[in-house]
Amino acid sequence: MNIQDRTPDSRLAGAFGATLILDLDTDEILAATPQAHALLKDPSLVGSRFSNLVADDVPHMILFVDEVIYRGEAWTRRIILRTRENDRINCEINGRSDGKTLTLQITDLAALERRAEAVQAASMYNGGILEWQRAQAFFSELERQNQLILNAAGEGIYGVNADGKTTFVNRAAQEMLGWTDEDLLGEDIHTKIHHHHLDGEVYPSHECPIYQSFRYEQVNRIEDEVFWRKDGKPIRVEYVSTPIYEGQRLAGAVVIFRDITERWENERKLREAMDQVAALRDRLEQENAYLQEAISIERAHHDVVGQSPAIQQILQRVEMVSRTQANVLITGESGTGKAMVASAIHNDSDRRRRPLIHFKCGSVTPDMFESELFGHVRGAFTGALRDKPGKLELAHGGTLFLDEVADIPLEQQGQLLDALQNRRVTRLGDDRARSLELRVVASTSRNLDREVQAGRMRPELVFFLNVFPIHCTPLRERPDDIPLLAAHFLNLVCKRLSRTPPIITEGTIRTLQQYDWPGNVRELANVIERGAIVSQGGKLVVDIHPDAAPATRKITTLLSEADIEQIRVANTIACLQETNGRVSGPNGAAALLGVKPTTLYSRIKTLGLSPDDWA
Ligand SMILES: Nc1ncnc2c1ncn2[C@@H]1O[C@H](COP(=O)(O)OP(=O)(O)OP(=O)(O)O)[C@@H](O)[C@H]1O
Repeated sequence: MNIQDRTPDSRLAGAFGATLILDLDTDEILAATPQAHALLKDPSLVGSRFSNLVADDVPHMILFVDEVIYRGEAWTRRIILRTRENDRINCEINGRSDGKTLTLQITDLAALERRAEAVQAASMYNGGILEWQRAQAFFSELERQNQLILNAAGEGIYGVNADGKTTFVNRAAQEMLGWTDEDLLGEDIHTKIHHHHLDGEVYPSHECPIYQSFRYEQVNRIEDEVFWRKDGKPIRVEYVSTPIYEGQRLAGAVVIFRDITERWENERKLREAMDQVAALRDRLEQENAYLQEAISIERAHHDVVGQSPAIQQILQRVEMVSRTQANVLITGESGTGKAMVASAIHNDSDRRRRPLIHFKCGSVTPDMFESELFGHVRGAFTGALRDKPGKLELAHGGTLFLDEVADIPLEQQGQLLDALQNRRVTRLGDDRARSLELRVVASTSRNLDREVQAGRMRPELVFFLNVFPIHCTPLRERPDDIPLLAAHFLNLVCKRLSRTPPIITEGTIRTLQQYDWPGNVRELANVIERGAIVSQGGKLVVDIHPDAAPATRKITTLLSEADIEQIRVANTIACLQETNGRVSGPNGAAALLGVKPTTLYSRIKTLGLSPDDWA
């Protein structure tokens, strides 16, 4: 039923909420709004008495009505109404009266409270949204700032998720790599920038430290690797790859890298320069040590002593050849002065300010030969603890004296010739050839033609070396030089021993001249030195046995080279038998023969002798 139908007058027209109009006199409900029906759960309120709706405190109801009549308007919360279903309603009643009727507007306090709660909830909700919006703004600002920071960073920074897919790439990374974020985001970055090592070897992703960062949850710092640019060029990088977590969950890794190509290049140049400095220092040290040794050995024999035509001829030839660049081959028996002639050639040449490197070819075991001659780099073989230049390199700019050149093993003769002809040398274990500029002076006490025929010497090497031959005549063929040489050596030794030189009598000179001198000038020097040490009084006493010397005997039968060689073999064997096979030392065979141990070793080898021969 429509309320308007039952409205007796227009006073309900503006009413809203639960409103009742009562007859003041009869207490009858004249009109009721639908909200009043609903509140009181009674569709037939009109016509009933209002006091029936009052649950308790009717007296207060009467007082309230009186107040309304008196004041025209009043309100109360003390009246509890009752629905038709007997539910109690706490309410606020607002009353107005025109003298005849009473208009009551009833507010359900429980509903009011619910609305208040709803209002509060709504306001809290609205407040929450605002808060959330503020937080969102804050975080997006934070993210924007992070992006700004990431992009402002000088280092390349990128992230990968646990599948190895790129999650972000900062600007520096894009600039260094040439790859844009469009190329990389969501892509497997390893296959784009980290797929190969610099040497071209494939770089499997499972070996990649960045992948290992999130597989094994470890921070990896790599100091030298390459990343590949989009244009296919490598850049050298150092990077740190750090696992990242989302809460407790491993989310991937972030990589911070730096392009070290320029730094690496500078370091490489520095290393190279340092290597060169170290090599030069090595070389200077060695040259210096060598020169010190050479000076102490050779100082006493700086000048060639002798007036014999043989010596004059040697000096002429030295003068002729020294200023040229020609290679020289000096021949002659042991102790005849070959090394001294080599020294004279060098000292007379334009190379005298550079070293004369004396390489005794028979003094090195065959396995060390290459290393001695050509040098080696560290680690070239067991025991090669540091880089070492060979004799060829040391002689660069100077003279290389190959003493007893026929002692060079055949294989190394080829390598040596190769290096000398091409003017380049490569150290053992090295891949860099170094240029050579040197002059070669070689010596031999053997007949090189025979060595070539016997297959022990490469003919090409002999041709290369024998540009200008100089022969040193044995001392027995120039006895005229003996007095001068004897005086020369006596002065030297006495100076060394701080003694007044004893007199050399004519008899002693004759004795010396009658001797054969198989050890040549070296043997003479030794005899004089021994004499100077043992001589008491003012006369030099020499200890040789001219009778036993072949030269003192008149040669009645001419001997062929083969006969002489046979005698030499027999003599060497006899000598070794005498010393029980001992070569070196004061009582060794070399001392007995008046030759250097190295000379005797090489002679034993040349003559093909073995311990069985003197056992
Ligand atoms: N004419 C000379 N004047 C001064 N000293 C000499 C002369 N000849 C040789 N000597 C000296 O004799 C010694 C032996 O000489 P040198 O070492 O040059 O001979 P070598 O022929 O090279 O010997 P080997 O073949 O055994 O090496 C050296 O001390 C050297 O200085």
